[in-house]
Amino acid sequence: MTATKGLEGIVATTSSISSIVDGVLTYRGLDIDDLAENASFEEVIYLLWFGKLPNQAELDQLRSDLNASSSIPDQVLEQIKLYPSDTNAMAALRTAVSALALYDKEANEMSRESNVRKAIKLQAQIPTIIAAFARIRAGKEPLASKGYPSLAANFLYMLTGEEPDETAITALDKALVLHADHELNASTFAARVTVATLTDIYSGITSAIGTLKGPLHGGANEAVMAMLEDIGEVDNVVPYINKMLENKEKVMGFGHRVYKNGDPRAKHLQKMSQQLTESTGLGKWYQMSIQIDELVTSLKGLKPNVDFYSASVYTSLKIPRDLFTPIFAISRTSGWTAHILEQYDNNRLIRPRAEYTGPTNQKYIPIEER
Ligand SMILES: CC(=O)SCCNC(=O)CCNC(=O)[C@H](O)C(C)(C)COP(=O)(O)OP(=O)(O)OC[C@H]1O[C@@H](n2cnc3c(N)ncnc32)[C@H](O)[C@@H]1OP(=O)(O)O
Ligand SMILES: O=C([O-])CC(=O)C(=O)O
Repeated sequence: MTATKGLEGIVATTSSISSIVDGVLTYRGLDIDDLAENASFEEVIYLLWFGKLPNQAELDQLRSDLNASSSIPDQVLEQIKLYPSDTNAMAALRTAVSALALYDKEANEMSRESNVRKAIKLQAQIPTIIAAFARIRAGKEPLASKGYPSLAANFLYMLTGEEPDETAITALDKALVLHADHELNASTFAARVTVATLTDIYSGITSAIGTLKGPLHGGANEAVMAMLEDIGEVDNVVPYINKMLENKEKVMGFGHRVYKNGDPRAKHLQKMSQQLTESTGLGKWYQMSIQIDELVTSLKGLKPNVDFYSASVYTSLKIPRDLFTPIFAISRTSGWTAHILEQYDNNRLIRPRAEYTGPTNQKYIPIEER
């Protein structure tokens, strides 16, 4: 038995949800470029869950179901009020999502219909939790959804209390489309491993959120913005990045386990970053990002991933830095739940082996002789 570090190149399941072949990402066979230009996030949710694009009636029904499911139990809201004021936003989300299960009478029911209902609830409630957490820690009252047709619009309203403008809604919606699913990434794998024991969907999503939080995965978008803020000015980019590379530090938002010639989503986020930063007077972040991109690509041959330009996109939308990864979670919930449903449909316990590298032939030594 020989282990492959990080399971690189190991095919661990079959799946008909998304695929990455020769650098092309598709959801259910539709190219991400096509979806980014044309689809709403709700159409993508439907596509991931049910395997086809919705017709108008199906889309309207999903939008209405999401709106009807967006409120969270009072008990969960009260718990969020008790979180320490410096709670990490992903830790808050992980905890609140776990708590949702306590107040859902069908949390442990395993029929497909019940799991689809819970997928809708989770997709609708996660934005509400994030917005409520952000408002509560700022000393403001949490807000209920306004019932806009778009989840992006409802989230922006619940976060700010203001009617969101079309540019912000369109940008967030596209970011949600781009982040929705990505084959067997770490958090999706964690979700599948969890539910393959036939535990409940809330446990699967709680595992996934805890996994997305790390800086090598979803947490990288916040780390990118922290780096841009630390660099501060365009003139500081070259010495700062050179020093990082000399010190063998990882430049956040670059590199990918699967894409070696570039992430197909990055160009969409780059374009959005250019437009949004310019129109909001934050062009500096884009100019710095472009320089970092050119430098890291030329010096290391590493290309930006989905997290790199999303940092300046969310900053232009006036979203606080520590909500970037929770927003990624809003989007990836659609993929996680699709994978969980697929896992339940064709389940087998996921239990690989480990190559043992520890000592052998040891004998027990009584404690007084150690
Ligand atoms: C949504 C997402 O999860 S996308 C990924 C988000 N994460 C990041 O942006 C964090 C920065 N990137 C990374 O840490 C990595 O590229 C990962 C985690 C994405 C992929 O990791 P792996 O496939 O395991 O690649 P690994 O870390 O082994 O890197 C291979 C080589 O490239 C280097 N490398 C990879 N990424 C970077 C980076 N961002 N900056 C500098 N060097 C890097 C590694 O140091 C390593 O060099 P070595 O062979 O000299 O030791
Ligand atoms: O696929 C991965 O390894 C990381 C990920 O989630 C993504 O790129 O969206």
